Amino acid sequence: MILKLLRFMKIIRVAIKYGLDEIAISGFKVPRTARFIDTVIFWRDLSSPRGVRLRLALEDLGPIFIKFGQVLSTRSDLIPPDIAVELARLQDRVPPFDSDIAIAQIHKSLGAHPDQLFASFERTPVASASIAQVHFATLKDGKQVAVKVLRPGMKKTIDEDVALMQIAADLASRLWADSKRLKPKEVVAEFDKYLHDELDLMREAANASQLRRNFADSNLLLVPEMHWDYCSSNVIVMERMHGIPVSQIDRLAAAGVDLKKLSSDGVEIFFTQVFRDGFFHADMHPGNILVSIEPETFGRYIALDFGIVGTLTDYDKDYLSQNFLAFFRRDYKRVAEAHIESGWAPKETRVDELESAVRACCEPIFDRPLKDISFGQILLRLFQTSRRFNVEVQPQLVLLQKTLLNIEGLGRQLDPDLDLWKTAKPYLENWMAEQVGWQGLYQKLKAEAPRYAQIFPQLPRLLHRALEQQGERPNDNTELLKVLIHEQQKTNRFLSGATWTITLVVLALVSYEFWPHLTHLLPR
Ligand SMILES: Nc1ncnc2c1ncn2[C@@H]1O[C@H](COP(=O)(O)OP(=O)(O)OP(=O)(O)O)[C@@H](O)[C@H]1O
Repeated sequence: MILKLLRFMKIIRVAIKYGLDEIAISGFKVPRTARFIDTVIFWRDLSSPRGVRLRLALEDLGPIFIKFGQVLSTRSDLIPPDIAVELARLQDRVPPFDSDIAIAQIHKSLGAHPDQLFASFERTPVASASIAQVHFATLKDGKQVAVKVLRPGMKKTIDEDVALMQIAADLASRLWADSKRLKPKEVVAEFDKYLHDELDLMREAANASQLRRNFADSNLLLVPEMHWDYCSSNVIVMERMHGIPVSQIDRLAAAGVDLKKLSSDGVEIFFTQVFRDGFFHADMHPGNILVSIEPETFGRYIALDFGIVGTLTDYDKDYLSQNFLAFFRRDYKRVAEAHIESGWAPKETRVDELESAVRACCEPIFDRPLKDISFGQILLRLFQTSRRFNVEVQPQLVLLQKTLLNIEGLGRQLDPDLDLWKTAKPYLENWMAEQVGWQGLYQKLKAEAPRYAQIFPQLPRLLHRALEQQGERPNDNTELLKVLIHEQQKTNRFLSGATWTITLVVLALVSYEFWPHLTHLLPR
């Protein structure tokens, strides 16, 4: 209890030191004089921009708060851009934990000491972050592996820090005028879930495995193979990958990698994940991407760190493709209609109002050449506009928008002339073609065929049952049901006639064929 109190006091002290109250004061329901008193009581230097102060405060509060800032930085639909940019700079590189602790964690989780499990194990970690750290090792069969080990005691630390965040969020939602829009309690609850998901490394391993399967036949992306026999919630062991970090452009160029191709490959991989699989790696910062220079996989991307993935339903894909295509045709009416048709915007929304809001935010983007247009920016603007019309933006789409910005940033670093639209358009059009017209109908029928095959034989029984129930509950459809019964009886008569005919023909054929063999069995 005393420890909790001390921690809470520290949060208050840090908040005052960096003037976090000052950041929020514009939204608080407090008198203006409070600002004056605040300045008199706490002497402090508040000359740095608010985003910088918030970032420094989170760094001061430790790894869980740093992670919170990182996650918050992705909610560009919620927080102002200046703060989002600063929070995105948060680094959760922390001092590694003692190797003996990592070894004990591996021993406890996998049931044996690393000396018994591996042919060799590097005690010094290759990387260390707030939740986990990575060691290299070699399996007894000679395979090189990376061992990701969860920091011990994380659950307790997370629970305690999140409990304090919940108190702060509760206070904010009572006092802060802007809390209705920013929903601090919901944001903390979402973060809590996110952290607990990250605590289970098995989830990460499963994500990697799914992505690897999705790209098994592709020559664009490599994903490390998981060694399931050595995986648990606290430790995962995977194939060690070799490559050049994608941010080291000079090294890539010196190795002879085609940067233009690499750039468009990145976009192709992303759109394949989104529109073909509906499953995408959503933590695409340059630290998690390498490029292979091994002769047999030269120039392929290597993805690492699968803690955050996004999944999209057909509905989401439809939303994305409709909006992008309509946007590039400058058909803002269609954008507005798509929002209302899909139920995103309330039904009573006026199409013309939404249309003109979308036009106002998107039209300036067309001032630039097509190759300079950012898909991520378009989505962000759409989300911001939609919010004014009471549209709740789905978290998976926010995740997608943030990943899209990462991919674009990366792509343009590799090739400043990257034309995103040219690379992405075929994917969007393909998806649309698959959804509508004969191709769409065929695809849907094909997907549903196994279900129909199951349902068809049951039709007479289902119909019979429905009729019985109708008999109990008379309604307006009785006439229609009579017709259906009549049709069904006709079908039954036809089927039974056909069955008898076929049976007789088969019997006749059999008798004809076997008659000579049967005659000697007859009594003479
Ligand atoms: N399979 C692998 N092969 C080679 N190196 C790896 C592998 N997995 C991880 N690493 C190295 O360890 C680093 C950290 O890995 P990873 O990103 O998975 O950990 P993390 O704790 O989630 O870090 P962060 O959250 O900061 O991204 C990578 O940047 C890479 O250098």
